[in-house]
Amino acid sequence: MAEQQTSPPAQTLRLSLLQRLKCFLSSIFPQADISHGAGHCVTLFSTDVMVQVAQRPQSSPTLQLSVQSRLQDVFRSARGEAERQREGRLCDVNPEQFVIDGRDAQNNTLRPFRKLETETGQSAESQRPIQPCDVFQQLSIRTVLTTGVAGIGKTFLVQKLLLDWAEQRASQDLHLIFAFTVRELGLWREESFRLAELIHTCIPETKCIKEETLNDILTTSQNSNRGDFRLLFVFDGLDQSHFQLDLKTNTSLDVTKSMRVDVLLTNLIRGKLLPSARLWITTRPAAANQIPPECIDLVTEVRGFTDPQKEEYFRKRFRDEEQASRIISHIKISRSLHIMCHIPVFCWITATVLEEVLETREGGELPKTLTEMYIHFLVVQLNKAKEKYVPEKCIQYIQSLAKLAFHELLKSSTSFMEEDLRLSGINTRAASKYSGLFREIFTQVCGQREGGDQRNMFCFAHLSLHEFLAAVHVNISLFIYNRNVMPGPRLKVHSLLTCFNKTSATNVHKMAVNKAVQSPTGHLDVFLRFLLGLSLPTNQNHLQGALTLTAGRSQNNQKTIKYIKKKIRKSPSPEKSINLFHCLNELNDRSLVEQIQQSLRSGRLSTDKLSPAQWSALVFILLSSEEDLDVFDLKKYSASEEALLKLLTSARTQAETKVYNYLTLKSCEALSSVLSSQSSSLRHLDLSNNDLQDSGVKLLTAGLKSPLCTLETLRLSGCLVTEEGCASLASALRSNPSHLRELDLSFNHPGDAGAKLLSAGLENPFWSLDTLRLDFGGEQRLKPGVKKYTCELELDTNSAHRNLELSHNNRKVTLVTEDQSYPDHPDRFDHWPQLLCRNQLTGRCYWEVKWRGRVDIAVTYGDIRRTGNSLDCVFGGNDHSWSLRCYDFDLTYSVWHNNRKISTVYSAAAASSSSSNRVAVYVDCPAGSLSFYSVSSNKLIHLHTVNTTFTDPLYPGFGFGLETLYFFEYESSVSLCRL
Ligand SMILES: Nc1ncnc2c1ncn2[C@@H]1O[C@H](COP(=O)(O)OP(=O)(O)OP(=O)(O)O)[C@@H](O)[C@H]1O
Repeated sequence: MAEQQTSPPAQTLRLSLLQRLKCFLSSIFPQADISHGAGHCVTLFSTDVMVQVAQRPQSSPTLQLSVQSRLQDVFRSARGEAERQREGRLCDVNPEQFVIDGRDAQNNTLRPFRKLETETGQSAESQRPIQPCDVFQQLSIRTVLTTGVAGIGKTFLVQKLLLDWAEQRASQDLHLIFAFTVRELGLWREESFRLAELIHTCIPETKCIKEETLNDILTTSQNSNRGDFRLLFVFDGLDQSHFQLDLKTNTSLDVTKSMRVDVLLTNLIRGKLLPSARLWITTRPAAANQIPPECIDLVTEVRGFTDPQKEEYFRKRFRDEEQASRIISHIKISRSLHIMCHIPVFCWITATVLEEVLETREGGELPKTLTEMYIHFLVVQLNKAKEKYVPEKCIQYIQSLAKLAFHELLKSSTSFMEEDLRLSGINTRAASKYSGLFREIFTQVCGQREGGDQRNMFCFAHLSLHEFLAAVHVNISLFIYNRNVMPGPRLKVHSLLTCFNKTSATNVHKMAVNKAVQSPTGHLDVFLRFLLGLSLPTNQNHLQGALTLTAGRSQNNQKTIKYIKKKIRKSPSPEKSINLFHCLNELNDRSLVEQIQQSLRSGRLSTDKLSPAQWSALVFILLSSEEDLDVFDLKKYSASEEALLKLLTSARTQAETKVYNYLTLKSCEALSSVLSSQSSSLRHLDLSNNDLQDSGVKLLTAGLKSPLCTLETLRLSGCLVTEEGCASLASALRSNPSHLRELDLSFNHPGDAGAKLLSAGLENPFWSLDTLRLDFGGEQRLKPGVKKYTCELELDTNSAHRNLELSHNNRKVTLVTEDQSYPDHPDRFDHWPQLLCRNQLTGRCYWEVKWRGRVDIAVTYGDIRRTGNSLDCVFGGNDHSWSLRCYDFDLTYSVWHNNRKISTVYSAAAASSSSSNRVAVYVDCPAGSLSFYSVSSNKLIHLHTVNTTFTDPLYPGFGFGLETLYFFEYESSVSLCRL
């Protein structure tokens, strides 16, 4: 066990406290040996406290063992040993959580990470994986908030830490851990407790420590800011709290004084009580905002299973290898199912369902969505029960449970008393005969206060089952009994109309959507997803079949979908929008992907403000939707590298993935790990136009050479690749030759040697490579950004209007009043002062010009009309040409095509340097994109991009006669820049 690093005063204080406690302990247990070496005082001290307090008459080693085993029981039972046994401890998969990037999971405000930064001497790395036992290693971290979606494994993680601590595998620097389930605290919500008493009541196994001793420890801890007692309080499932956490109240700071449970909780969170104790709070993301950011030092996120962990889960769950393989391959067939299994509770439900379904039926569609899977789960439980008990009674019980679930959920209550059960028509004694049916769905929690009666509390085996059954109740009431049980707002006169139509499914859905959106804790979010999922006809049929109900009305969800989209547009928070996206997915809405894109692009979901959890939620929805994403164009979703990275790390798609202009080495590393991930189904990757350089390519090739990488197309056009990059690509292909078929290295500088190396691969019968592009290569391609596409323009004197004077070795053209003595030529513009360049543009081209006055900087098809004064001749005046009109008088740039202004940009650059403005043009002919930039201090400022299809060869051109027919700005000029 590690010796603690503390300052000398802290050590002195600790020793004095130790002496005090030793005296105290000696007075109670005179026969116990409590001497120990100062160097290990903390660890020994913690054990001693437990040992000495726990056993009076026995010898030390036996006592120690007995206390440890007692503690182990505590922590095993905390999660419910029954459930563990049922699942088999073996299916536990070692979970991970991630430090997230300092943003409040709910509000996107910055979390105070300063403490962590100063202590480690470096900034807090976002996205860093962290083991539960390492979370509290930083002395300055008091409160950790762990978020994660429903069923992702937060409780499991808490239990893992507790068990590891109890079994002395980890976190031994924590002297005592008090783990509360917020739901169970609800048993005592109306009552007042002393903290020690609450600990004894909720964690009965701690009763081996006398209340006075506990009080002494708590008082010492309260009065010492040094943390000599390392206490950890865990509050698991804050989202299930019924407490009003009024975080502004300032009440008594006497830790031994009796207080209401919510006041205790509030003061612990605020640090008014036990400021040196550590706190670990877990919650679903929507309820994270119950705690103000200043009360939290670190936010972590549980992300669920990785692909190999999903497999590990099923292999551990089914000891029969053949059965496990069969189930895994079934899951892999359905993309959405496979993706959803990153949520452990879904693995659990899926395992239960598939175990049964695959035995009893042949082929057929497997459940894919969340709702489908839960319906199957219910059906499996019901079918099992119907074999043992009276079927009608089983159905009746399920319906009663569903009613109970709904009414309790509305009250935000996830646990209930016997009385609540009775009100829903469940007699616990009679129901106990049906224990087989209830065991998988329902559990009982008991609590007893010293001197009081035992209290029984009930809850569903998992909150998601509670939410599902609540939705089942609304659904049955609506479709079978034609009753709307959703409480609506108080009726106003204008709502009377709605009242007539109260039981329309759309109305019920709208009321549920409103209630869910309004809930500050998001307690109806998952319920809403189930409710909407249940309204699909296939799900309705399935449910009705299971509950042997007569068929209800079938219904069209279009109005509900429209309503949800409206809500998304008005949604106050990303979390709410994300849940509404989930809802659209449950409703199989085809426009889901577009909705997400729109919200991201419109800034309603601001890409730079989304937390990693929100990013993964979005990617999860995108990928698990049944929508086929042929091209997963990351640019459509985000505009920052960080956002991109978050998407990349989640990208698990068969679709072509395009990434433009943003990749850095960090992203290459992430991408490389995606390529070599076991489950990566990425087949086509387009990284063109990213300045990867050889170093980036090398990072990528680490993934490419992995035998797990099955990439078929890799586009690295214009990525600054030289011979060195080619060599590492060739070496990766030698290691993994059988997948990549197309490699695009155009616009790079492979040199002869690089080209030779890769071309040899084309001939190699063991390589699958059949297309290799090395065209447009050369040393000039090693310039960063678009400058690598620089082309030398040459003005075409034959096309120049007679009022255009060419100078500076034909690199400058100026509009002059005197006619120039140019010979007649059919290519010459005879009315408009314009001219073309000789260069026919191919591939990607870039140039820069300086201009002054009033000019058109254009590209045009070569067949633009040269004679007459019609718009057919004017750059931007027809559908053959596109023009950036620049005018330094009113400081604007505007883009014209087909005589329409398609964009206007006011340019500060134009304002600042009227004598020499600089503009850049970039054309990617095959991709159909034309971009204009203004250039200031060598930086490109994007003005506008046209996306189109170029049907004919393009030529650059310049013009000097703009909108007004008879007004020319003489002395306007354009000069070609040398780059
Ligand atoms: N690491 C794991 N290994 C095996 N099973 C797991 C693991 N994590 C979670 N599970 C399974 O998933 C179920 C749900 O996990 P848990 O209760 O921890 O989720 P949660 O995040 O606390 O959910 P909620 O927010 O809904 O309370 C567990 O009952 C267990 O069956």
